[in-house]
Amino acid sequence: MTDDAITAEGLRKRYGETQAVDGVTFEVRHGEFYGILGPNGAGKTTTLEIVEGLREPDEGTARLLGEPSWPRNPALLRRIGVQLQASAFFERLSAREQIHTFASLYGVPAARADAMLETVGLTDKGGTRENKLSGGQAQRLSIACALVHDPELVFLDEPTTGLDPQARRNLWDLLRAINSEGRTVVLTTHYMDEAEVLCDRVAVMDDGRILRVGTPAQLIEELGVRSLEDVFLQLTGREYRE
Ligand SMILES: Nc1ncnc2c1ncn2[C@@H]1O[C@H](COP(=O)(O)OP(=O)(O)OP(=O)(O)O)[C@@H](O)[C@H]1O
Repeated sequence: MTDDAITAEGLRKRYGETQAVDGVTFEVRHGEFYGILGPNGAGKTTTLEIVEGLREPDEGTARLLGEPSWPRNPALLRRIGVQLQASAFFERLSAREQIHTFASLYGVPAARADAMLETVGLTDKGGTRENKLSGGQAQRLSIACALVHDPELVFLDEPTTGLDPQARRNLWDLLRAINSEGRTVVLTTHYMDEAEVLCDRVAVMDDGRILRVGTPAQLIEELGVRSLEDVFLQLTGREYRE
C-alpha cells in the first residue's frame, strides 16, 4: 500500500525517431492538485497516457491508486476520470444525451448524470447539440462526462485552452471544487498563471524529461524569479508556445 495516488518510474516512450518520453519519474499524492507544464511536444500527453494505462511504455512502470497501470485494468479505469477533448463527443447528441450516454456506459443512474450537468452549470443547455455549445460550455461538458462515475482521480489535458478569461476563471472554480471534495487532480496546461493559482505542485517538462518539481512558490524562490512564467522561461529557455 502506498500513500501516493500515482508513482511513475523511469518511463520511456519512443515513436520512430522521436523520444517522446525520456526517463520520467514522479509521484502524485492522494488529494493533490498536480500540474505538468511544458511546451508543445514536451511529452506531457504521452506521459499521462502511460500513467492512465492507455499506452504501454517502452520502459519503466507506472502505478495508479496502488495498482499497475499496464496491462490495462478495467477495474482501475472505473476509478479514474479522463477528460476527453470536446471533439471526442458523440456526434449530433445534445449535452444531456452526451452525459447520459457516458453514465450508461459506466452503469451510473441517469439522475447522477443530470446532477453533474447541474454542477457544471449546463442544465439550461441540456437540449443544445454538442456542436452548438460555446468553447467553455463544451469544456465543462467534457469535465462533467469525466466525473459522472465519481472517480477518485481526474486527469485534465489543457482544460482551459481556447477559453476567454471569464470562462477560464469559471472553470478554475469548478476544478478547485472537484479537488476540495478530496479528488486527486492532474492537469496539463500551457498557462503559467493557471498553474500558479491551482496547483499544489508542478513538474516542468521539456524534451521528454522532467526538469524540476516543486510548489510554484518554491520554484519561484529557488530560481530567484518573480513568477512561474519566469521559472518556465529559465528552465526551458523559451516562452511557452501555443
Ligand atoms: N502517436 C504518435 N506517433 C508519433 N509521434 C508522436 C505520437 N504522439 C506524440 N508524438 C510525438 O511525441 C512528442 C511528444 O508528444 P506529446 O503529445 O506527448 O507532447 P505534449 O507535451 O503533450 O505536447 P502538446 O502540448 O502539444 O500536447 C512530440 O514530438 C510528438 O510529435
